[in-house]
Amino acid sequence: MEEIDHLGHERSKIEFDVEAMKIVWAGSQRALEVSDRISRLVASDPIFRKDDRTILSRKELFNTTLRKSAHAWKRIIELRLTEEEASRLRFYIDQPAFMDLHWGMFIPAIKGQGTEEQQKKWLPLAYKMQIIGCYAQTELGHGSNVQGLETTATFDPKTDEFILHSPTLTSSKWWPGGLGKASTHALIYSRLITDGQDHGVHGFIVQLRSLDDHLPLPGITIGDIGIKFGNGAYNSMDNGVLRFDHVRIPRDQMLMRVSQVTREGKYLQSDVPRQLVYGTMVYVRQTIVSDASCALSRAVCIATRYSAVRRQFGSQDGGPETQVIDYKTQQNRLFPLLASAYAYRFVGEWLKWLYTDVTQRLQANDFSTLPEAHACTAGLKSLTTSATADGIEECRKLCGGHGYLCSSGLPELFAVYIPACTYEGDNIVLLLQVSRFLMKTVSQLGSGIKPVGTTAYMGQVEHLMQCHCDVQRAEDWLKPSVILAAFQARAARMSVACAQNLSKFSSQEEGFAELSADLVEAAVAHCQLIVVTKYIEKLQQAIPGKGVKEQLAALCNIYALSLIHKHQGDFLANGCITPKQASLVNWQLRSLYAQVRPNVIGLVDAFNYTDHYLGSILGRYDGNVYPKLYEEAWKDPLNDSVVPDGYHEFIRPMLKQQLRTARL
Ligand SMILES: CC/C=C\C/C=C\C/C=C\C/C=C\C/C=C\CCCC(=O)SCCNC(=O)CCNC(=O)[C@H](O)C(C)(C)COP(=O)(O)OP(=O)(O)OC[C@H]1O[C@@H](n2cnc3c(N)ncnc32)[C@H](O)[C@@H]1OP(=O)(O)O
Ligand SMILES: Cc1cc2nc3c(=O)[nH]c(=O)nc-3n(C[C@H](O)[C@H](O)[C@H](O)COP(=O)(O)OP(=O)(O)OC[C@H]3O[C@@H](n4cnc5c(N)ncnc54)[C@H](O)[C@@H]3O)c2cc1C
Repeated sequence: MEEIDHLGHERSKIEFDVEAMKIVWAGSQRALEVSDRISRLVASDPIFRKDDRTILSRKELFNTTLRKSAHAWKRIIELRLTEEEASRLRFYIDQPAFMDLHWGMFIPAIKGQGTEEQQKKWLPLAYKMQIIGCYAQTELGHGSNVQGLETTATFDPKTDEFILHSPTLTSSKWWPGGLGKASTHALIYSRLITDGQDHGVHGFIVQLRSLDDHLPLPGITIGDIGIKFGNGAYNSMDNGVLRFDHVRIPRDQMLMRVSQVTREGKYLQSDVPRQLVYGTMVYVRQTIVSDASCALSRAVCIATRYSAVRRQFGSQDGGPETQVIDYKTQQNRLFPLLASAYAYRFVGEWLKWLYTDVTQRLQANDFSTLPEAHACTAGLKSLTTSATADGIEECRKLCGGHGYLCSSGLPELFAVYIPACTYEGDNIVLLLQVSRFLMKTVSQLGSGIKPVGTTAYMGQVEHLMQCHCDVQRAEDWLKPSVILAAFQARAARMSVACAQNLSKFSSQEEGFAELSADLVEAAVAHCQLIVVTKYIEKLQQAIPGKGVKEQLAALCNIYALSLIHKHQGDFLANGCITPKQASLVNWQLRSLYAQVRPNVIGLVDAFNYTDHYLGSILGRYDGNVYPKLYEEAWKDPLNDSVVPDGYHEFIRPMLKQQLRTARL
């Protein structure tokens, strides 16, 4: 029987080349081919099914994680998948697992902080999965404050070993993914002590479990920290707890690229900046920005397709009711999220370039761009994950009641995504890092040090402090130069205001503490400027395909103008725009919504997500929502029996008792 495309009418209205847009979203024709092939491979393999995840017990869920990871590894070997293909495989399997930390943090940390010799020894074992590693930094007592970690690694010159020890309860390692049950090894961040002196936090490779029977090695206490938020969701991950009781490891298991301990126990610091110990976090924060565009686009795809299927009110003469996507309020909530998904995609691409560039420079001992890379990765990780977490929840609400069903895919997506606002750096703590960087930049203005990179706009601070926005008609808001000028003026004015207020305090530290809320807002303004700038730069490139660039330009304008609307307090209070210009933003936004409305199904189809990956009845490609929701309900284990278990024990006696009371 031929399948009916319930969204066919929508698809017939699309005014641009969806296939060409798929290439833009994927990054290249080749990336699209890889993504498409691997997503179908995963969707067609029953071992990778995920429709039962929310009803499995924790043990069953973890067992599926192990099965899926082992099967994925088998497929990687059998099909000789490249690193890129293997990473796509992990992405489409879509189940948080110890493998993420092994490939995503353990290996990068050894690459970034190990000497050549250490890399030669450990990387082949890790690449072949002969050892499984995790990244164990956070402790029960300290996560954000890395310098406050308490685990100690004391050098014993007699045996040429470090002694790893957990001196307090709060020094227990707590949270590392993969640590609880799967890892054989860990990168342990602990205080280095030589000759009674504390040299601060350093990384050590430590074997935790036997490679023969997986039992913890002597002196090691290890387990899972317990169930986390939401059904299924992040509970497939074995976040762990670990304590050391005087565990000895050879000296050459301290990662020694940044600093070394000699055979005699002498501590040597190389020319490499200490902050490189934090390098793995910079790498992962960069990947998290691209991940944000994936998570947000997934929620938006579900909410957009469903909003086109769902009808409510507005029927005239017995005709069909209004598609909820045609309500302006629905568009005003949904389309900026669609635009944000594209914006984060492009800023993620740029951040990847920035990270590659800084890595190449570091290899040549050029550390000049490290502060900017840290500020950009920290700030953009914070901005995009916060907006994505809020955006997923907004998409759930956009789907009305059915969005609350697990079969909509949205509750699980929300539950699995929200810790991104916390892990790899709490979002507020990271924004405070950005504001430190901004305050330093402002303090150097006029000193002859020219701001570069993402702070180059500060070089025109005098102009930005007094310029006026050049908008008279709503269409003027479509000019990239006008948008950029408004965002630059807002960011510069907020940073300068903070710097001026900071100077009123007797110490920088006191000022930072008192003004931290304002500093965070200034950091957000700077990060939003980066996203807008990188999107506008993307549009300056050649983008083939009928109508593709026009749609991307409309989304760019929606992204920027919806931010001006949302943060109009900032723009107005700082005198960057007038109240009249703020109201023209709304006029222009409404016109942009009308422009993209016929194309929104095409814009979400361009993500090229399979129904398996979306995991949502509401977001099905064919829009066949109601029969499938109805069918799905009957699969719930509660419907296995018509009369529920427990009827005779609880319901019946209650009913009978009421009967007796009523008769009395
Ligand atoms: C088949 C499978 C295939 C593939 C898998 C592939 C990929 C998967 C990818 C990834 C996996 C993704 C997700 C997994 C999910 C979860 C993982 C979660 C892991 C974690 O959470 S790990 C723990 C993370 N912890 C944190 O982020 C802690 C946050 N805190 C900090 O970073 C710091 O302590 C701090 C920055 C807040 C403060 O540090 P400090 O007190 O030492 O520093 P100061 O504020 O005094 O600053 C001093 C100086 O240093 C600069 N600085 C700080 N940090 C950095 C940095 N990272 N890089 C460079 N410079 C840095 C700072 O700016 C100051 O400079 P200044 O010039 O002196 O001002
Ligand atoms: C799902 C998940 C997976 C994780 N995986 C790993 C892992 O693999 N390896 C690992 O090592 N760790 C991991 N972590 C730990 C994670 O990195 C930390 O939880 C995170 O860095 C936040 O630190 P914290 O818990 O100490 O938060 P806290 O710092 O205690 O934050 C609590 C509150 O205090 C605020 N706050 C803290 N400091 C300041 C400040 N200076 N100014 C203003 N406000 C402040 C925060 O904004 C927050 O609101 C994981 C965590 C989660 C949730």
